[in-house]
Amino acid sequence: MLENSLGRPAVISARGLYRNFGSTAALDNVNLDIQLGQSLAIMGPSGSGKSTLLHALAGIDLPDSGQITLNLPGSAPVQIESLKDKPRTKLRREAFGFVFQSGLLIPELTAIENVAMALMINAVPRSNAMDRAARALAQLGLAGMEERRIGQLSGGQQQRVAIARAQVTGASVVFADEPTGALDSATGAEVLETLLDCTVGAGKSLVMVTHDRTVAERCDRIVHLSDGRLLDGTARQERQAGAWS
Ligand SMILES: Nc1ncnc2c1ncn2[C@@H]1O[C@H](COP(=O)(O)OP(=O)(O)OP(=O)(O)O)[C@@H](O)[C@H]1O
Repeated sequence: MLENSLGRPAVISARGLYRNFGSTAALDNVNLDIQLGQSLAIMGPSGSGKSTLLHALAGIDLPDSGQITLNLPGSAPVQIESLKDKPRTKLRREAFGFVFQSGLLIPELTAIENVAMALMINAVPRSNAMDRAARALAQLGLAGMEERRIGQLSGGQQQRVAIARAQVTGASVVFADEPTGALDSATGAEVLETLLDCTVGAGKSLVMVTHDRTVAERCDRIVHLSDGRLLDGTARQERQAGAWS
């Protein structure tokens, strides 16, 4: 297993992932290490397997074969692919946060209830969950909007609620699928900075699918998928030194 410069194993290590849908190879021998405290962008054309990879890494959908090891600091390594549905769901709720383009917030609930829900499904009592949710919203500039329903918030504000929900549990890894895809470029840039602050800025990891090169280039590392195969990624330091072509 690859280790980072501090000698720690990767927080998520994927080896030999394959996933077929009929005759389509959505993942074709994918190997990938994600370091704690780093951001990774997954790019590639439509249908190249980006969402399939994100879902496999996050334990949402299992690969047909291959191993995904989760190495949280202070915990024994966990083989995500060998977990049954229930412990896999529990692991996802406790260790991971999710920010998708849209659709994951519950429109019938208020902003604060949406965030608190992430804690309550982990058995945190309601009053404690609401306090923590209020603090998370305030940190993201949403103080005063706690009681608004999702439809009463702008697209950027909705994504901030989604970010608050993803990080309020203390998740070590946040997975984001086109988190700025539905936003105008100025709002998208603000949301992206917030997402990076809340994850990498707090020593957590961010794994993000994006079509947008400008968004990807804010990440520490970019990998490209093509027909389910992972092509070499380029680290930000190398790009800044002019190695990116
Ligand atoms: N549940 C499914 N059933 C059948 N085929 C699927 C399923 N999920 C994905 N695929 C196929 O697997 C391939 C990879 O899909 P995936 O959604 O991972 O691509 P993507 O790179 O995320 O695409 P996009 O950028 O358009 O969202 C595609 O050919 C897709 O049609």
